[in-house]
Amino acid sequence: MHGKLADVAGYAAAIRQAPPHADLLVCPPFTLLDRFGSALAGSAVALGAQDCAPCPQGAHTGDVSAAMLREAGAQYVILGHSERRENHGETNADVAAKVEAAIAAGLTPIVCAGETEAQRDSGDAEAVVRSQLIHSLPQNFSGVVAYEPVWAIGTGRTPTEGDVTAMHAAIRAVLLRHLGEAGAGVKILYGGSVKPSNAATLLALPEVGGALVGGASLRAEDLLAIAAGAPCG
Ligand SMILES: O=C(COP(=O)(O)O)[C@@H](O)CO
Repeated sequence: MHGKLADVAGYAAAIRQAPPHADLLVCPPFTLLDRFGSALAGSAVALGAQDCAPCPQGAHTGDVSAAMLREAGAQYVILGHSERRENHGETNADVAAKVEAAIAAGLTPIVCAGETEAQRDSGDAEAVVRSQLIHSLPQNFSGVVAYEPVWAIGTGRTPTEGDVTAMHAAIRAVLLRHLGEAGAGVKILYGGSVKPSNAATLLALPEVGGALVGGASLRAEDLLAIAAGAPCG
């Protein structure tokens, strides 16, 4: 919940300069989508939203459907972010319904999963993430998964390289078991306090297919520095 219409043109012009080896996707609040769509037209930067409704249309005051997001220029939608799960009581079943709606409307869902600090401390991190994914991803899932430890979001703290590697390997195993061969093609992003100083290290870890960047993305120059840290190829 950051950003103003007046800032879009400058921000979009800056991120158009992203290095060509990095695939960039910007997911602004709903109110900025259309403006970003125009400002990024003709660039390689993709556009996404931060949530969608589970149903296609109707009397759902305050909700925004996946088809509406498509019309506003979005190709992707983030679903099941921990802030949605926590602040709006979203369950795995709610997330799964939104994923179905997104896929039906032609959007690529980015489904978030991650453990709290208490769950990690009690040794349950992998079990929690495994359960979130199994119950949030429908069997026809095609899209992206983001591992975001809740305790790393906005805190400046990140898991160790070993913990990220272990969790991403566990997620890949879940995807293969749950989705079959299709699970091999699902990109797994890491999110939580990604910044210019740690991006290259995180992005080089096995099974880390990209980053979901929050705070550091608010400054275009920091986002560009993170993109520069993406491995080539
Ligand atoms: O998921 C997010 C990551 O935030 P960081 O600031 O990069 O930790 C973000 O979208 C939370 O609002």
